[in-house]
Amino acid sequence: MTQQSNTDEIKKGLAGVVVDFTAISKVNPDTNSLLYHGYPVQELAARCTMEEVAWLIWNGELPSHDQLLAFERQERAGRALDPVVKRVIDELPTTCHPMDVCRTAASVLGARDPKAADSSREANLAKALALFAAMPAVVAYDQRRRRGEELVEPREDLGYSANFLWMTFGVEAAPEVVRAFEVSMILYAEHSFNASTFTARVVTSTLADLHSAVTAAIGALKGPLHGGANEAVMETFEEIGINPDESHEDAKARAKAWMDNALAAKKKVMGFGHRVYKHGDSRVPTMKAALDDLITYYGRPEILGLYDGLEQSMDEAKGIKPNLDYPTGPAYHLIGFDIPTFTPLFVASRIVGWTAHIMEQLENNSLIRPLSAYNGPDERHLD
Ligand SMILES: CC(=O)SCCNC(=O)CCNC(=O)[C@H](O)C(C)(C)COP(=O)(O)OP(=O)(O)OC[C@H]1O[C@@H](n2cnc3c(N)ncnc32)[C@H](O)[C@@H]1OP(=O)(O)O
Ligand SMILES: O=C([O-])CC(=O)C(=O)O
Repeated sequence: MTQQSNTDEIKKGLAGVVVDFTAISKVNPDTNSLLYHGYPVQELAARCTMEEVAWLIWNGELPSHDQLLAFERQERAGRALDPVVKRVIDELPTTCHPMDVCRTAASVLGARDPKAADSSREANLAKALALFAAMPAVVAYDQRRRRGEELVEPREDLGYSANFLWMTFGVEAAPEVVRAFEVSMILYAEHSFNASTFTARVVTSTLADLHSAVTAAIGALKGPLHGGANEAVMETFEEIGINPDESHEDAKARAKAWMDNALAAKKKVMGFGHRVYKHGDSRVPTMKAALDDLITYYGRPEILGLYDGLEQSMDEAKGIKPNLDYPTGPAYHLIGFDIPTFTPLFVASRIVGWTAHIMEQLENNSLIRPLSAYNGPDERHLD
């Protein structure tokens, strides 16, 4: 075996490597902040709708009143489940993961889009908006069919988040629930060069089309080290055991004992840690406040007990803080989503960030093609 290259040059996982500029978001682990085009995400989550934030991420500025109205009209007109996508979903086994359904739906939508191969900014913006409008129906219908329920048609009188919940559950959600869900959508929308966004940029750098890049990004988001962690968090809560009659303190004590055992067994506990933030994820306090509101609304203090117990034990033992997937897991559970639907919810939101990065990559493209250090056999020949 040879080690021909200077292995000091290898940056495993590209950790610490700055790959390119982006004007879309700034993740600053030192100040524990996240800005979308300069605006702190906490302010956006408190004061804006998901539609306004999507517009901001794509266009670099918040929309004017008229721009927002026109955008909302377009988004509302694109919400119905495409009949071909529905037929394809109906053919998929319910044993497949809902992320497989999202990935397939994005691919089918690309194959059916007459402008799929047009990579002008104008066409890509239209495709981004169409995907953003279409994905909630895919996610909602997939959860419903798995429960043996019929498709619920979208409502044009509801905002993005309220309609998403309407299509999933077939009832109008309370304003408290809509708001907490909307906060999660805003926080998930964009996060610089994370693994799935980078995947989308790599695919785009070959000049492949937007739907190919989004389909690949969905694949990257599925893994439990990235988006799949929000499902794993709730699986942990279920493994510990959820008992709605339990007190906060009892649930917390059981969660602490579980975490101590898990760490003693050197387990990696999903929902904790981050490649960039080492002192806590900038989005967690905002999402934790939304989770607190849901806990109050549903009267479920034991969920907070489990949350606090795991967080406290992890902090005491290793000083590792929760990431955004930690509070979203129990929040989505309380709202009524099935665990395998959690990462598809992340997809529905992150489509905004992925497509913004696809357009930015194309504005100043260079094929992404790093080098590798060869450590296979020396040159040899057939006898
Ligand atoms: C929205 C998002 O995608 S946020 C990320 C969601 N992913 C998760 O929650 C998965 C769980 N977390 C992890 O696997 C990691 O923290 C990652 C992959 C997110 C970041 O990892 P990296 O920056 O590569 O750090 P790495 O995995 O090398 O961990 C550094 C140390 O902290 C430990 N550590 C990190 N995260 C965790 C965790 N969740 N549980 C237990 N230990 C952990 C590692 O075991 C390692 O310890 P060691 O130095 O004694 O070996
Ligand atoms: O930035 C990352 O590596 C992962 C993350 O938090 C995200 O994509 O939201």
